[in-house]
Amino acid sequence: MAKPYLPFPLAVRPMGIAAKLSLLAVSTILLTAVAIGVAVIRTQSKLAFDALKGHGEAVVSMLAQSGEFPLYSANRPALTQMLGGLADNKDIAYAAFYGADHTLLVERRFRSSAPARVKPADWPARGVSHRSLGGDQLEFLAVVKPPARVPDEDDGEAFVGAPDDAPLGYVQLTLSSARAKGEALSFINETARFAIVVTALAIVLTTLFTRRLVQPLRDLSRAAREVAEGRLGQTVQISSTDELADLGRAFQHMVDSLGASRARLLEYQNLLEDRVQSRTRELEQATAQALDLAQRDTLTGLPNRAHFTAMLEQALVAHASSGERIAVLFLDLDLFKRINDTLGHQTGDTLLQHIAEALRGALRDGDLVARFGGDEFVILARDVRNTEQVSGIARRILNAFLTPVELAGHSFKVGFSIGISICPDHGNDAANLLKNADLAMYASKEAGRGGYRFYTPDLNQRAMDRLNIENGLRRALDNEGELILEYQPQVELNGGRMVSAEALLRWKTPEGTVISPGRFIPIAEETGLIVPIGEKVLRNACATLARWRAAGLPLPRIAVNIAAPQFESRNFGDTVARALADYNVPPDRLELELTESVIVRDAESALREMARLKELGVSIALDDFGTGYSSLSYLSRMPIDLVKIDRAFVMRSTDDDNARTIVRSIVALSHALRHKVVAEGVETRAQLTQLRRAGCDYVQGFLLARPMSEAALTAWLSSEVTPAEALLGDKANEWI
Ligand SMILES: Nc1nc2c(ncn2[C@@H]2O[C@H](COP(=O)(O)O[C@H]3[C@@H](O)[C@H](n4cnc5c(=O)[nH]c(N)nc54)O[C@@H]3COP(=O)(O)O)[C@@H](O)[C@H]2O)c(=O)[nH]1
Repeated sequence: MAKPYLPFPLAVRPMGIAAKLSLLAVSTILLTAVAIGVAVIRTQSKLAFDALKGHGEAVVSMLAQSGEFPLYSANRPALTQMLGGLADNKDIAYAAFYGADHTLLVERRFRSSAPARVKPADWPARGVSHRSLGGDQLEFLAVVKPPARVPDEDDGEAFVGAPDDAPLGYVQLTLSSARAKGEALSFINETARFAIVVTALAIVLTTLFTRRLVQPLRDLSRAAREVAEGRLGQTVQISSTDELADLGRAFQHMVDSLGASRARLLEYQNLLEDRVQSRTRELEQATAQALDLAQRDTLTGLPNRAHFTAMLEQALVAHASSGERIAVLFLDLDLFKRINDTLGHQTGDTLLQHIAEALRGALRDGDLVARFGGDEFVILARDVRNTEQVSGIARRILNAFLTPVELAGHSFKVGFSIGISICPDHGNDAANLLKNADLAMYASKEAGRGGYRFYTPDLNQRAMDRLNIENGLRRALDNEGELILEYQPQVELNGGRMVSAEALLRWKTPEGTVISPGRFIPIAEETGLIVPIGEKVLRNACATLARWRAAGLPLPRIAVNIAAPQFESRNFGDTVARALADYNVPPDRLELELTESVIVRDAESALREMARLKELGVSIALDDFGTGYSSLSYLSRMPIDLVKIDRAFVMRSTDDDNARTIVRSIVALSHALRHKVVAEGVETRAQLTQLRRAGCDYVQGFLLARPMSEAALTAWLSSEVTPAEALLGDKANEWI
């Protein structure tokens, strides 16, 4: 990230360009002024000195020349007069004439200062010499030579011959430089004053100029600071026409570009932010949806197992501190599998949605219902006081489904088996409470559907028993003599002739316990063990039939129950064909009893499989007819030979008009479709009468014969008149 622009604090602010330029200019001006001043002073001093020197030399030369005759003639008054003539000269401080032997002849003092003593060596041999005496005085010494012509006393001019070089005398002249210095000083002063004025003016002008020069830079600097602080709406006005104006324009262009870039950047940023926000929203929604999906059952919208378990665990944590009791109700829909199988999954799904809605409506605020999958629903009831209250909840749920549900043209009586566990009585953790409620539900189902039951510790034993049955069945499969068949005759209603024997499986454990198929067949179906067990039954039944055939016993057919998982198992047709072939049983002697659920679960493939079985030549009976929900259109398409009326209708046919009507309708419908009809579970003569009136073809039931061993049936078949013939033969017709 860029550092914010921070101008120098005032205290440490360095010198600005204007100050620097001003300082430079002022220094230059001052230096120049000083240099010029020094030069002027030196020049002026020199000029003054030179002038004084020239003046002194001129005066001393003039004295030397003028003094030739007076010295020659030793005319002191003349010399004195000559010196007196110097009085007007302000620079002369002292003047004197000396004789050739350096003796002072005449002197004149013009100032108070004492003249300097001249040593003989100081005198020049010829001409003029000068020297500075210190202070303000300059001394000139000149030799006075003898004149080349001297005046004649008569005509005033006489020649005395060529003068020799011996001096006539000497002149000493002392000049004071005070006046010259004063004048020079006064000149310097004036010059200095002028220079100061000019310098000051120069400084002022320079400063003003510098300021004016630097102003655009200041403007630029201020604008740059504003830009650095993010204010890009700057307009830089540079009034000059030089490079700074170019710089200003370039800067303005840069600021404009920067502004445009920033505007674009802001636009992108806003766009990006919008996108990020919308993506974030989408992500949040997707996450919430995913979370919701992860917690919900998609079909009903109810919480799923994971969510329910989490909520139960939360409630259990709360229970630990509050002590409130919590109930778990495990609901299993009675006969849902049959509805699903016979009417298809779509109808089953619609029913489950309907149930979910109804369950929601039946619950108290704060209670929770979840679907664990299939037809299992679980309820969490918080803050329950006692078992009576929980019973009330269970009853309310059962009552909510008293009215049949109308679906796909069918009316369903929905019933639940409910198992209940309560915290802390039946467990303190979610896993145990759910397991115990499940066990209670199974117990409730076993006790008769449509009720509820609380968990009791003995249910664990039951669960163990179920497990034992499963393990025992696995063992029994390999153990000869444990799984055995009994046979129950099916006879003609008219005459009692035996037409078939239904093979019914019995399990006798090595300990001698006989376990009913009603108990172990459902467990075998749930665990898939029914497939190998069913094959064993099929093969044993074929073996028995083969033996009876070999014995020449008059048995047209043998009937074998086929469970849904068996019918749907791979290569079921091959299994049947192999059994027939292995025991040399003609196919038309084998009857397979299939329930409606087997046939209508996946109607088309079931019809194909049935067609394949029919091709083998076996007979097919539709077992428990009337209890499922198979459609009549399928009934007409099914390649069946026989319809078995369920025991429940037969039982009620004597005292229930509806049941009687159903029985008659089934018989009429089956005959119309050219199917024979067998009624199962016939226990009374009255039922026989009703079945005869309905036109039923065959009957099966305890009244005629109970399921019996192979040996017993062999004996039964061998008898001259079977009990059934005795009951239904011509002689018996009178009482029927
Ligand atoms: N898949 C297979 N299912 C089988 C096999 N063996 C039997 N089962 C099925 O088990 C259920 C119970 O059978 P079971 O206890 O043998 O009962 C059968 C008869 O004993 C009973 N029955 C016959 N007549 C009467 C009667 O007059 N009253 C009365 N209360 N019960 C009677 O009915 C059962 C036969 O029913 P169904 O099969 O519908 O004809 C039962 O569902 C058997 O199907 C097997 O090997 N495989």
